Amino acid sequence: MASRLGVTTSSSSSSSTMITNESRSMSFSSHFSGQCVNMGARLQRRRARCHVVLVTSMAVEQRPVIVGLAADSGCGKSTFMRRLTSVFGGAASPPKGGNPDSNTLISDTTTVICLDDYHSLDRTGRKEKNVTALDPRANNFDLMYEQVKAIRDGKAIEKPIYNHVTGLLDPPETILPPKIFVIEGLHPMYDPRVRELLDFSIYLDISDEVKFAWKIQRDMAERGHSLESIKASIAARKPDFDAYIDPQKQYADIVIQVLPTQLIPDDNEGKVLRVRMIMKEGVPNFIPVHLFDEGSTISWVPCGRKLTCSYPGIKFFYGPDTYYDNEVTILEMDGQFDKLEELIYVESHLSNVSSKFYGEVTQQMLKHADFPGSNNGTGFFQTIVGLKIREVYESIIAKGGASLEAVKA
Ligand SMILES: Nc1ncnc2c1ncn2[C@@H]1O[C@H](COP(=O)(O)OP(=O)(O)OP(=O)(O)O)[C@@H](O)[C@H]1O
Ligand SMILES: O=C(CO)[C@H](O)[C@H](O)COP(=O)(O)O
Repeated sequence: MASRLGVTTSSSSSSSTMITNESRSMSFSSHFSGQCVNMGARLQRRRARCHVVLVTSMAVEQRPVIVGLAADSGCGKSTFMRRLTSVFGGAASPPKGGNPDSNTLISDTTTVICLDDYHSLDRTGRKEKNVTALDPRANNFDLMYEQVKAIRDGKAIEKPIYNHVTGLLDPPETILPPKIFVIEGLHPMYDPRVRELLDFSIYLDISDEVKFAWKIQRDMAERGHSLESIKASIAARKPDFDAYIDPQKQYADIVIQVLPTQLIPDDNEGKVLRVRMIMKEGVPNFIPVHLFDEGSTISWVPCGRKLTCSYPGIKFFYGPDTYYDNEVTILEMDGQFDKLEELIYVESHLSNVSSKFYGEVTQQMLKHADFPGSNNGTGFFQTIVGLKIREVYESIIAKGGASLEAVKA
């Protein structure tokens, strides 16, 4: 079957959905030679489909740049992704005309896939085997690796869909290689083979107290869950979270850590947050942000004439540290902004935020003032990380490191 972009999908995937990026870094000619990947998992036997589409005769200029975003469920991945795609100018939307329950988000530059789509056990299967979705046994890492590699090599894939509405595995959707391919979910850095494919990686590290507050807010207010069921679900996931998800933060190039404030003694409301951006040193194409003076250790209370702060105020910290034996730079913000437009005052004291013009971080924050976390360090640092990803992408392209010729060599 031939698509409008001239990419042909394998014959057995008749129910798959073609997904396109409006502007892509590669142009494809009209020929196809099909290739089935050995999925080697129960899912493959059950569904008996080919899951990689080989695109031949490509006039390829560059391979996609691959970004991994890891976090537990309900920890702000979607919000972060919306901030990231906005940095590139376009809105992200689910595949047009595809499965309405697809987890994929496509914009001009980025395609974001959710790694829940690589669950090998559906909801019933997990219940029968008494495993959580965080357990590697409930996920198909062979397929994840083969498909992320295929995208990195400039090939389209037939990716499964995990349907969160029904709890079932739906027929696959076709994903074409974009400029930037983001894999977000529970395990982007779990499998060493997948980890090796990442050009840049981020871990959202939300402390238990804050995670609990966010989950209550969302699952009670928006999804009608009871307090008891939320507590039970967090407790049931905790051992697997500690075993399989949390350790991935040691591999991340940036960790955004979200903790309760230290500005209010014994705070138990969880509304004011202390957010730390932990940036690894020596990562290719990435220079950490610094405050005032690179390499110094600085504690800064910016409240006063140029920044309005109500109780409990705002405090920044900046300095070098070690994290899992790696040298890192930490930028920390505790507290929240009263007037978002005054953020320009803080931005003007930061260097290496990877903005293209003066005030770009503040502009992005104002644009999405209604997103969760826009008045504190979560939104502020997520926005900066979005600009960093753009810079990583642009510098890989500028150096020619993403040409498919370089990949082959
Ligand atoms: N920075 C933030 N500040 C306050 N609340 C937040 C923040 N980020 C997320 N939340 C809360 O957490 C909820 C989940 O956020 P989001 O949908 O972005 O997470 P997710 O990781 O994509 O979740 P899931 O994987 O379950 O879809 C939001 O509805 C909001 O209530
Ligand atoms: O940890 C999760 C990541 O989003 C989900 O709980 C997992 O994907 C299972 O989804 P569901 O609860 O809808 O069956």
